[in-house]
Amino acid sequence: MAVSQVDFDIRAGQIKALIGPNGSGKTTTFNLITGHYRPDAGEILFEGEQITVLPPHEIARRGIARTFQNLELFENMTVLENVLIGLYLRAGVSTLGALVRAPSWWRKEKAAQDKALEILERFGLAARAQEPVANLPFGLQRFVEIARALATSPKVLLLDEAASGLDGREKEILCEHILEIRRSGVTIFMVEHDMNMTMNLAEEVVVLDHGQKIAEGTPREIQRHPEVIAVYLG
Ligand SMILES: Nc1ncnc2c1ncn2[C@@H]1O[C@H](COP(=O)(O)OP(=O)(O)OP(=O)(O)O)[C@@H](O)[C@H]1O
Repeated sequence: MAVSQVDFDIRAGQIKALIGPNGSGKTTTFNLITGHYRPDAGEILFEGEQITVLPPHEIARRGIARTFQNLELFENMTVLENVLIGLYLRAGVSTLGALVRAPSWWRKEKAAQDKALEILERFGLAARAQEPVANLPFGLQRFVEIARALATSPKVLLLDEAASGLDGREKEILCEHILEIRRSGVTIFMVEHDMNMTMNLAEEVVVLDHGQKIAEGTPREIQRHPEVIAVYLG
């Protein structure tokens, strides 16, 4: 079993981290929350409601967005189009309206483009909106992925190792963005191997090992936890 008997809460408005050695089940936990995997047992509640068996797009619609450990951008699309994909989740455009290019479609498309550019601007990426996303350096592609997730207007943002592959300066920028996103009212749940970042940003940390939760607490408590030190931090 990749994950077993794992139980924790994420409070609205907090930044919470999920850490643990390679293969301990962090990404699997994300995949369970976002509906990419279905658990054999147990339940996942969001705002008091069962989301355990909902498909990924339904979970996204309810307000849980994510980024992926290995970028999952649409490489043959532009930066703008990638972010528009996130916006279409809530745009309310009918397939027929889009096919016939109805006036209502043009209005909504223009509004979506403006909104996408506004989100890209927050990441300093508006000037590159029309470039194929694959042209951007890796660090900027990560920010496009976060922008796409934010375009769905999430209540919760799941970040799977958002700092991996970033240099020191890019990590600083990422931290500023994470704090800004939280200030805007979005709850953050992040898998992160960078311990400086985790301990600086997170208010609470859950630690997995071999698919089991071995500790949960404040960064200070986690850093002093003997089992966590033995299997991971040490
Ligand atoms: N689709 C799958 N089929 C079989 N085993 C899997 C699958 N996905 C993950 N696993 C296994 O489940 C365990 C947990 O994997 P997971 O990717 O969740 O770990 P992780 O903590 O995210 O690791 P990392 O830090 O390396 O990303 C690992 O032993 C992994 O090999």
